[in-house]
Amino acid sequence: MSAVAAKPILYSYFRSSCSWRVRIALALKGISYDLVPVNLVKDGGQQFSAEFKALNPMKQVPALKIDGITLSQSLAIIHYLEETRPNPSLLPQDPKKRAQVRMIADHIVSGIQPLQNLGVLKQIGERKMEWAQNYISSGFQALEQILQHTAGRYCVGDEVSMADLCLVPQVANAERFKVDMGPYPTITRINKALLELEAFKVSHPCRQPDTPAELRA
Ligand SMILES: O=C(O)/C=C\C(=O)CC(=O)CC(=O)O
Repeated sequence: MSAVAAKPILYSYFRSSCSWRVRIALALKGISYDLVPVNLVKDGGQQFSAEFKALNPMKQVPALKIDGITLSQSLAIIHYLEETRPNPSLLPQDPKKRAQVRMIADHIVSGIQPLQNLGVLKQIGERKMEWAQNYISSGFQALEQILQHTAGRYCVGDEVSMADLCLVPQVANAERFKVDMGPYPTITRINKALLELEAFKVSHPCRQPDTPAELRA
C-alpha cells in the first residue's frame, strides 16, 4: 500500500436512490471522495459502456473504488465502510436493534426499490407510473407498520442507522412517482427529521455535480 492512500472514487448518478444511500454514508463518516458521474439516460445509458461494464458487470450505479478494490451494491459498500471506518457507527449495538435495522434496509433495498428501478420500468412501458406507485405503496404500508414498533426519532430508536440511509432516497422516489404519502405519517415524520441533517443535505440529488440546472436547489 502506498503511503498516501488514494481517495475513493464514487461512480454515481444524481437521482439514483442507490447512489444516494452511499453518498449519505460517505458524508456521515466524513470520508472525502471524488465523484464520477454516470448518466443513466444520456447516450442510451453510460452504464452500458464497455468501460463501466468492466467496473460493474451489473451495469448499475453506485460503484466505489476504495482501498484497492471496486465494490458495487449499495449495502455491501455501506457495510464495508462501517467495518473499515466505524465512526460514527451506522448500526446499533443491541443485536435486536441491529436486526431491525437490517430488516428495514432489506425491505427497501430488496423489496421495494428493485421493482421500480429504471430497467424494470423500461420493460413496463406506458403503465410505469401506476406500476411504481403500486409497489412503493404496498411496501410503504408494511414499512409504516414496522416503524410504529421500531422508530424513535429515526427508523430504529434515536440514532441514524443504515435503515435511514435507505429510507430517505426511497421517499424521494415515492414523491417523484407521485405516491400519496398521506397514509404514512411515521415515514413522513422520520424523512423530514433526517433531511435536516447535514449529511443528507450535501448528498441530496439536487446538489450533485451532475444535477441538471433545472433540478438544482
Ligand atoms: O430517470 C432517470 O433519470 C434514470 C434513473 C433514475 O432516476 C434512477 C433509478 O433508476 C431509480 C431509482 O433510483 O430507484
